[in-house]
Amino acid sequence: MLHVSTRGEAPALGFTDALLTGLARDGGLYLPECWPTLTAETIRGFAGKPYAEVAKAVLGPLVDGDIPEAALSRMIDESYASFRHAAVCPLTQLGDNLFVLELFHGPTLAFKDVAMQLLGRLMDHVLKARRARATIVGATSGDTGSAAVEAFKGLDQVDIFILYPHGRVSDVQRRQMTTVASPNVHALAVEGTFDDCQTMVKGMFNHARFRDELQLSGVNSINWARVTAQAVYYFTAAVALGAPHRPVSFSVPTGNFGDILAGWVAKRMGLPIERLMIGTNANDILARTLGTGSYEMKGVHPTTSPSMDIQISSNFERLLFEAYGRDGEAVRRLMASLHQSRAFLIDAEPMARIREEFSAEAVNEDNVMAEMAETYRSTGYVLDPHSAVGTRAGRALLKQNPETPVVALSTAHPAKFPDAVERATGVRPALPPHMADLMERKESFTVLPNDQAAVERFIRERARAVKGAAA
Ligand SMILES: Cc1ncc(COP(=O)(O)O)c(C=O)c1O
Ligand SMILES: N[C@@H](CCOP(=O)(O)O)C(=O)O
Repeated sequence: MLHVSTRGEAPALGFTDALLTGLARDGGLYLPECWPTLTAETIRGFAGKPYAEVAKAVLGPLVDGDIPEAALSRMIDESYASFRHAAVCPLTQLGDNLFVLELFHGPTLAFKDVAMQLLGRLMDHVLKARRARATIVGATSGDTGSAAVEAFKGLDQVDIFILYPHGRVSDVQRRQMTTVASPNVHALAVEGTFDDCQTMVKGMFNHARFRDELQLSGVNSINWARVTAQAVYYFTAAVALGAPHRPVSFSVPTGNFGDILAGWVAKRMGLPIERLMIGTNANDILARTLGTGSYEMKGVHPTTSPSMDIQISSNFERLLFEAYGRDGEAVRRLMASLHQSRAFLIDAEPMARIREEFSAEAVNEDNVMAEMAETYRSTGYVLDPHSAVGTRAGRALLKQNPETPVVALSTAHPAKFPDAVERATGVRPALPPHMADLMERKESFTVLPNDQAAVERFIRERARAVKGAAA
């Protein structure tokens, strides 16, 4: 199966080429040219199956033979063997028809591990098969970077450069990126916001000479493979609650729109999802967009859920592409407007299509704190601030329709954000044993200005994958 760019001008690619390419050469994001679907019977058969088996069934049609089945199956098994919970992504009940899907049992305590553990193996496999190297560049507001460093450290075929906003990630998040003593890992503290980091990463992909010379590859959710791996847990959670017989809704703490887009992909593949609730923190651009139809950037507010302190939600472009009937020219027009005037207006029909499937709720800082405190008081359950956005928005969805179960995605372990959690609940969550000495480990990082040329210079000096080098 081929994958097409949301901007309609880049060549269509198979799964493994899209995996290594990351951002399309026209600046767009890849999507499959058509949606493979799973029958109701197949989905029903997921009940009681191990997570890895469901992953194989969901990812098989998306990879579509581009990686041999036996190799894909082995990589999936290895990826989820590293999780600290036998169910990989267990479901917990929090209240009447309100469930929490715990996605933080991987090595770095955030949902990013679910996809990144597999992505690291897929890239290593494909690069070795091609006797190639890659330079991975990624932007992070804290969690993607930690998960990517963990998944790619020590790999011969890749150097990885992670750009994070200096002083705007939690201490635990920063240390997870800066204390990994591996020569192929480079943590870059950029003097700017996450959006600046992400814009710079996209700028590097759009700088053709640099991209080709360094054999750039990406690990953000602009990489289609990342999103596919995240679709799996929507199936396991929904089936545990009675799908496909019974529809389920999901509430997703949202920043870059990758995680919720994975739910929308699961729906395209046949999973009966009633509504997808976009939960935002005070950086409420998506909630405003759902309300007004106008996507308008404002300044970024630092919050207790820093991983969602985002204004440019990259994956929204994939949804726009679909809502505009896969019209690449329309997407190019919207993105040009965003570039020029930091805003675009969505036409009435595509906006109506988006509203048919998505709701949105902005949760301000007071309500994030109240959600953590009330949940702890009434159930003893400790939420991190990102997950609290999800459960709070999920409660709003339940008010509209109490009949349909709502699964709120819990995207990070509370120990990643101990200060905020302690302020809200009085409990200071401890890091799990494998990370107990994290705060004592030696850090190594480089502070760089918010300037693409300076960052490119740094990467060029240190990367080993300069074109022409032996594989
Ligand atoms: C803990 C946590 N929750 C939620 C999000 C938002 O997810 P997404 O960017 O896929 O919308 C992120 C960042 O990706 C995160 O790290
Ligand atoms: N919140 C993210 C931001 C990057 O998102 P991604 O899913 O596109 O990699 C982070 O934690 O880095």
